[in-house]
Amino acid sequence: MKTVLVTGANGQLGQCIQKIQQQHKEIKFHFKSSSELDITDTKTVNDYFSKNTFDYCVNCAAYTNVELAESEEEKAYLVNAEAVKNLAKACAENNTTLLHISTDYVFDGTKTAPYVETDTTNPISVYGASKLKGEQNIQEVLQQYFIIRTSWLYAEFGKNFYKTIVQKAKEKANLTITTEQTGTPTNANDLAELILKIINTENTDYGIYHFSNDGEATWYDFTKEIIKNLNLASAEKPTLQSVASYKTKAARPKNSVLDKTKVRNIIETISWQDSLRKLMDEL
Ligand SMILES: NC(=O)C1=CN([C@@H]2O[C@H](COP(=O)(O)OP(=O)(O)OC[C@H]3O[C@@H](n4cnc5c(N)ncnc54)[C@H](OP(=O)(O)O)[C@@H]3O)[C@@H](O)[C@H]2O)C=CC1
Ligand SMILES: Cc1cn([C@H]2C[C@H](O)[C@@H](COP(=O)(O)OP(=O)(O)O[C@H]3O[C@@H](C)C(=O)[C@@H](O)[C@H]3O)O2)c(=O)[nH]c1=O
Repeated sequence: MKTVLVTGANGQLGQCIQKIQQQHKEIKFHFKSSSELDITDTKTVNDYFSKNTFDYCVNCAAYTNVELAESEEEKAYLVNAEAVKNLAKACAENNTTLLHISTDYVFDGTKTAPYVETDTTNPISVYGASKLKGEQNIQEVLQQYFIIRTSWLYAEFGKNFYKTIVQKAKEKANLTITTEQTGTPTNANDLAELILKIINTENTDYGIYHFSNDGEATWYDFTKEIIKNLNLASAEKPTLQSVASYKTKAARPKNSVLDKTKVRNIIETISWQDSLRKLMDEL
């Protein structure tokens, strides 16, 4: 039986992994929320690793508030970079494979084609820079790692763009949504499946992988599709207006579509529209 530690287990992705744990009785999971295991607390992390044996550590813990990170740089780096280094060291010392999640925001968005794993990174936000530093820290201290860069995650859990739009649409709010960025919305439940697949197949092709759903969209396209799937009567529909730019504190890449050629050796990818529909039908 494999033993897997999941940190940040009460976040969006952590809850998606918890949701499918029943289908994986061959795995003994240790789900740890931020209050149960603070990854910035090096001593507690080291003690926890010395008292338990983990084949894998799935790090779902992160500072993910892109806007707030601009004014909380220290906090973002502490969680996304320094704590990740300590976690990677604990993995190295205990022969644990680390599955770490990173982001499309490590790129500057100036490329006009999908980003491949070896493309030059150049983050344009504090969040993106802190996540890149986390990636580099892992690579410095550990060999057995999977860094999965993904984009625009949404699910029924946590706080995300999809849930914000559903809520606002139900309130019949006036929606003003940007067409400035192009990327790929990704169902976090699909990412959870990839993580479990890597563990179950005992994959040892370590390294960086890009994973998202297939296709591309602007946030406006994503919003339109969410509203379409809500099947609201005309009188119940919110007003939706596209804008070239929506004022924010943090800059975001204009293009952050990820190339999935490498990850397709591990799992099939599906279109973002199909995955969105599947989730909305389920709920
Ligand atoms: N959301 C997205 O659109 C995308 C996310 N990613 C990456 O995917 C991963 C998962 O993201 P997602 O699930 O959406 O994020 P969430 O913000 O939903 O979850 C992150 C979790 O980390 C926890 N956490 C924060 N600080 C610590 C800490 N010091 N110790 C332990 N746990 C901590 C949070 O707990 P608490 O709430 O109590 O602080 C929260 O439960 C992250 O690495 C993120 O950078 C990549 C691309 C897109
Ligand atoms: C709420 C809202 C946002 N926007 C814009 C702002 C921004 O440019 C874009 C996305 O908004 P958000 O702030 O919700 O998304 P953001 O926090 O940028 O999402 C990112 O999160 C991190 C964690 C990642 O790693 C990224 O992959 C990505 O998913 O939509 C509108 O145009 N209208 C709106 O009503």
